[in-house]
Amino acid sequence: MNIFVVNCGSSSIKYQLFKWPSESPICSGLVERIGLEESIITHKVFVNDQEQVIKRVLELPDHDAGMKEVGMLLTEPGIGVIQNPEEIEVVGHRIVHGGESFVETCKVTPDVKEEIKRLAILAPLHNPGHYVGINVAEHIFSKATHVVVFDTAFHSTMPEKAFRYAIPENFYKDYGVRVYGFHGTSHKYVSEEAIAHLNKPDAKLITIHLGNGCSMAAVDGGKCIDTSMGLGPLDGLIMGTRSGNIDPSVIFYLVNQLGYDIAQVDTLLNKRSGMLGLTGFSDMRDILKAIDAGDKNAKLAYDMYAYRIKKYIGSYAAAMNGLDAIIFTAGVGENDPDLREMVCCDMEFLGITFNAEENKIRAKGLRELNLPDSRVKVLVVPTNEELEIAKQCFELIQN
Ligand SMILES: Nc1ncnc2c1ncn2[C@@H]1O[C@H](COP(=O)(O)OP(=O)(O)O)[C@@H](O)[C@H]1O
Ligand SMILES: CC(=O)OP(=O)(O)O
Ligand SMILES: [Mg+2]
Repeated sequence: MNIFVVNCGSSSIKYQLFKWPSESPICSGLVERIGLEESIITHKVFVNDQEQVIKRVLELPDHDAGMKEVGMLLTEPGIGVIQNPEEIEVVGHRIVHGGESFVETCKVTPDVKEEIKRLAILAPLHNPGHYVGINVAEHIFSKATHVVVFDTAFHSTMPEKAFRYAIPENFYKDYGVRVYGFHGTSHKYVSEEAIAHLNKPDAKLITIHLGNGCSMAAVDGGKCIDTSMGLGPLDGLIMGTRSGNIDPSVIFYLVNQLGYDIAQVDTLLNKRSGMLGLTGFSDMRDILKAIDAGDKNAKLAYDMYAYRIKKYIGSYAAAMNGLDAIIFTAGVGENDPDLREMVCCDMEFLGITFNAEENKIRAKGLRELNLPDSRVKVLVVPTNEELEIAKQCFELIQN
């Protein structure tokens, strides 16, 4: 069975094609800068542990054009991995916000699509792209079963004391205002990998997903009990362009004293804050270069980014009454040793003794970065949201 997984972001499309049940990846790719002057497609084809990389710069005004290009790459003579789009039996879509109505992986229906579209008010950087992506993919892969997998699903086990806000109950009961949490597919995948590695099903884990969006989860015995993002993917950690947690008084001040309207506040906190707002760069690689060049703002921002993570580690260890491992994952978590060191240093009181030497070595796959006598393990676990989505699609189709 061919399972095609799609993750449509605001200006990008990530995709991966798997052969199932062998779980082998056939090709993957990234379409970037959709709607900008020069869009870039990086397409990788995997054959016997080798990868062939095809990179193209072209004009892609929207997701429609981007997805059509991907469809053509899959079948292009010479590099194509299938003869025609009808060979794709299942398409799995990553959906950031499923609200209260959709927590479980399910097949796409008109109602599901409408709810995803409506929830764009809560996930403005993500859900609009998902909605367009599903429609375009349904057109191209018209014979396939389309399935949606929600970022929010893994967090649905949180107890009410963790997911409620301290505002009058009717906002929750009537309008669904509560903590949902995101990146659930990643937190689920890496926590399961860690549990298998530790051989400890009841492990108390803290998973730290640091990509463009960043979030943490407290996972006790395989179940999420708390997470750092909230009603939308804006709360919690400092991110590429998002502020993370901020006193709501700041919003009143912006509106009442500085004359901002709510749309401007939204843009400020979602698109112009976080590392971008502090340094001028949203990409951690640019920030590291700026620090090397002596940029004090970049150094401060980096300190703030790490400090926020440390605070959540403390609070989640307290919430679980213990800690067996912390897990770094996603672009920054997997690739930035300096950041990991800043987070893990001076944490001996909590049982973390960090192996700074091992941390500096570049390596692939799951690894341990703690010293042998450390009570708490420090793990890097590469995430694979696409594989997890494909797995869930297969399970749904089987049943
Ligand atoms: N070698 C590296 N060192 C530091 N940061 C890195 C490195 N490689 C990637 N990153 C960072 O990872 C982030 C993107 O992570 P990723 O998980 O791909 O995000 P997303 O899936 O949200 O687009 C970017 O901030 C990027 O700078
Ligand atoms: C939910 C979220 O922030 O996702 P991403 O990291 O892909 O932007
Ligand atoms: Mg990601």
